[in-house]
Amino acid sequence: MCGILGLLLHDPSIDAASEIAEGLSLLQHRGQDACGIVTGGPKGRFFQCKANGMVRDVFDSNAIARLVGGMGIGHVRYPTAGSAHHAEAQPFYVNSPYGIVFAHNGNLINTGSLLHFMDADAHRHINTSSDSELLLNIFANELQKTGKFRINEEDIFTAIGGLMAQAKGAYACVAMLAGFGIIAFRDPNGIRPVGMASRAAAGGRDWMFASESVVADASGFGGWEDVRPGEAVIITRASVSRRQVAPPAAFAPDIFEFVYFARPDSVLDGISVYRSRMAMGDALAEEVRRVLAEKKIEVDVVIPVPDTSRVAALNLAQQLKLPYREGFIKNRYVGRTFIMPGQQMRKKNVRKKLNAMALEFANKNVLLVDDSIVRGTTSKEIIQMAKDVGAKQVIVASCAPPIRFPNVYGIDMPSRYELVGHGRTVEQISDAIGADLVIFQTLPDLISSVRQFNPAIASFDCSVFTGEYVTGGVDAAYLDHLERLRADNVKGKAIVGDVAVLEGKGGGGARDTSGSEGASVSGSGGPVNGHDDTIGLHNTWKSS
Ligand SMILES: O=P(O)(O)OC[C@H]1O[C@H](OP(=O)(O)OP(=O)(O)O)[C@H](O)[C@@H]1O
Ligand SMILES: NC(=O)CC[C@H](N)C(=O)O
Ligand SMILES: [Mg+2]
Repeated sequence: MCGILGLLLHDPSIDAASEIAEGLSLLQHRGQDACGIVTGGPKGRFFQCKANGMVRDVFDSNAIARLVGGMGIGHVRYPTAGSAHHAEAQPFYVNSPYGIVFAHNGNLINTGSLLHFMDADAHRHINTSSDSELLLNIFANELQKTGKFRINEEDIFTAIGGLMAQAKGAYACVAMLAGFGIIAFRDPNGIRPVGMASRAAAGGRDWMFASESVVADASGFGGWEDVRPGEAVIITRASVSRRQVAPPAAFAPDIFEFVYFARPDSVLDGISVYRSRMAMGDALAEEVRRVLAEKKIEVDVVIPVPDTSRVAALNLAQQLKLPYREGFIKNRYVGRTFIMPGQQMRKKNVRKKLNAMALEFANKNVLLVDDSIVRGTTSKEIIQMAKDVGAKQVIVASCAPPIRFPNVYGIDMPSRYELVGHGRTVEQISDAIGADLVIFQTLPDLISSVRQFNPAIASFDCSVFTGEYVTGGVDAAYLDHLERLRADNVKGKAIVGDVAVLEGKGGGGARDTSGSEGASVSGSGGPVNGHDDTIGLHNTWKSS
């Protein structure tokens, strides 16, 4: 669930990089593995810095000072395709046609046929196993078709329409064309979020695209509007143009953005994430009341599992007229565990991140509230921690229903066998995580908790609960492939250049899949983290 950002300042002499870095730090919760910024400066030149790591580590003042130009795009990455290799950090760049820089949130589901097309028909080289690099090349190929010396907005809309006719899956994207402007577009089902906002500047307006509205709020941008599903928006210093470029399709934003991913202070598709989480707590309280009465269990205290469940847990406690206590204290320097790569790291970090205070647990029946139980990593650890400090009974309530199916749209849960809810009844899930009882929100209650704030949205992507995938094209064979490619036990073994063929047969031509690290670097300075991974940009590598 990466974060994307685009910024165009009206005055090209003001550098955009520091604001982009600040904005990316507000999107850090969407991706902790890698981050990058590319700015567009004088003479249409691009300046780039990207590396594995958190925003605050990659973008020190030296790195920012070398990112020249009044427009740019940025990305924070949580890998859901390819590997976590630094060569797949975004934004990506292609020099032809026109010079394009590109950042993507989401995941494609037809990479196999797209790779084959790239190879056999478009003759474009894809240098990593990232689906985002592939998507950029689809875009470049569509722009190339104009054959023009200079393109205009019409050409760009046509190209994005062409891309949407080919790319299947989830994609919220921002792009920048050299010397031209910034662009955003969103897949026809609007699965991943992206919106736009502006603010007054001397002689005109500054414009921003971002995954979440919190970035606009914090940077003094107003008038937040979502990019509509199947829509493309082009912003230059002279104009803002919007166009529906794909035929209408079912709007289905991912409900998991509201459950877990987005910040509570963001508003996505007209819905306050905060309000939706409060409503989840209210609705879950009713289910908890019913089940506790049926089982004749009395609860002494409600304890949230920090951070995301706090909002819902407070409402739940209020509804049930039970005390709400912060029994787990979070180490604020440890990031989100769910989006960390690898089960070992996730497991270790739950203990590093949360500490149970005995005085809130000893001799009590505690009701732990979490937003979701996915692999069960968090709940298994914290239930044990609660018991270790003397809890009598540990009941867990989840704001989301059991997660039983893989996500294929930009959340890294590719294997059903890693999901504690897959193939298990509620009682079996409870046993697996060591709880005395688990209570799940029902799916209709989850949907209405979110939808009540924007009834115009007819449906949400709920595939992780239902196994129904709104884009089509996801069948048992696809899920088997995905599992073989990306399950925890195989991930990380992929080499750069090892293309993620999920269908059909990619490869051939001149492609070298032997693990070449590819790409020579032009530009100044040495590599970040000791690696070179870009072509032809003014790299603003940190000197070490
Ligand atoms: O069942 P699991 O596989 O453990 O996944 C679910 C847990 O992971 C997330 O927390 P995380 O620590 O990532 O982020 P948070 O601090 O925002 O709650 C989520 O909020 C749940 O607590
Ligand atoms: N979580 C995401 O949006 C990831 C984007 C892209 N699929 C990648 O792996 O880089
Ligand atoms: Mg959590």
